[in-house]
Amino acid sequence: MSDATRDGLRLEGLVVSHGGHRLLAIDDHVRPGEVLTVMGPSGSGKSTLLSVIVGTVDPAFAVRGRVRLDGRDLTGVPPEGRRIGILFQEELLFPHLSVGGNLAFGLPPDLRGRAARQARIEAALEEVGLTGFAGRDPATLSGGERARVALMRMLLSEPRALLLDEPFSRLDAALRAQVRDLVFAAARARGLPTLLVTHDATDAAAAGGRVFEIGVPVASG
Ligand SMILES: Nc1ncnc2c1ncn2[C@@H]1O[C@H](COP(=O)(O)OP(=O)(O)OP(=O)(O)O)[C@@H](O)[C@H]1O
Repeated sequence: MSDATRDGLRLEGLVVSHGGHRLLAIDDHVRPGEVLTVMGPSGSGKSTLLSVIVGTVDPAFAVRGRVRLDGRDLTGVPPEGRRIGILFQEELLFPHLSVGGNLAFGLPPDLRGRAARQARIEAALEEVGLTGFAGRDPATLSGGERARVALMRMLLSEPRALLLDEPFSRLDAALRAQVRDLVFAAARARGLPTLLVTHDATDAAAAGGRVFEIGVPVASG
């Protein structure tokens, strides 16, 4: 994709309400390669914000405004057509598939040919230091290795934005820093606008970008 089409993620006058109460409001432009950290107390609407962006918000919420990704208005676009990658706290590799099988799941469906698909998988494994792991059973991987496979499976689908929902919180401190650096480096290398939801000040500091604080819910006027 040419740089001209890289505009990043725009949250244009987004207001999310429930039962007449405003849960959150945000107007922001996350630029390609930028990480915006979203923080706020439990129940303030962090996960809801991500679900609005990805298109899975519960219809019980009223949403005003729009989400635009690389210039494209996502209103009415189904989640699978939005080209947004998500990493959750649980990395959820498919247990019945090998590491390579899990990665194959992330490949774009229009990438044809066994050799080309295999090469893409090998390159992904190499990028995160897991060369030779394609045949491994996910159950035999360490937590950090699983996290790296989950990252690459998501990136193989060639998303244009990245949403991180507390993805590091189950890892111990040393591993957490390692996986976190890898995720941010991958996002920056691909020029992906990234939203990081976290409760952790160290994660926010490592992201090194702006922090958006979602406040406590207030009644809408
Ligand atoms: N489907 C739903 N219907 C009604 N209310 C909901 C629904 N989903 C979430 N909520 C409410 O919306 C508010 C925001 O929830 P959300 O999960 O976005 O918060 P959060 O900031 O991600 O919290 P946490 O940090 O605890 O994960 C909460 O009060 C929650 O109870």
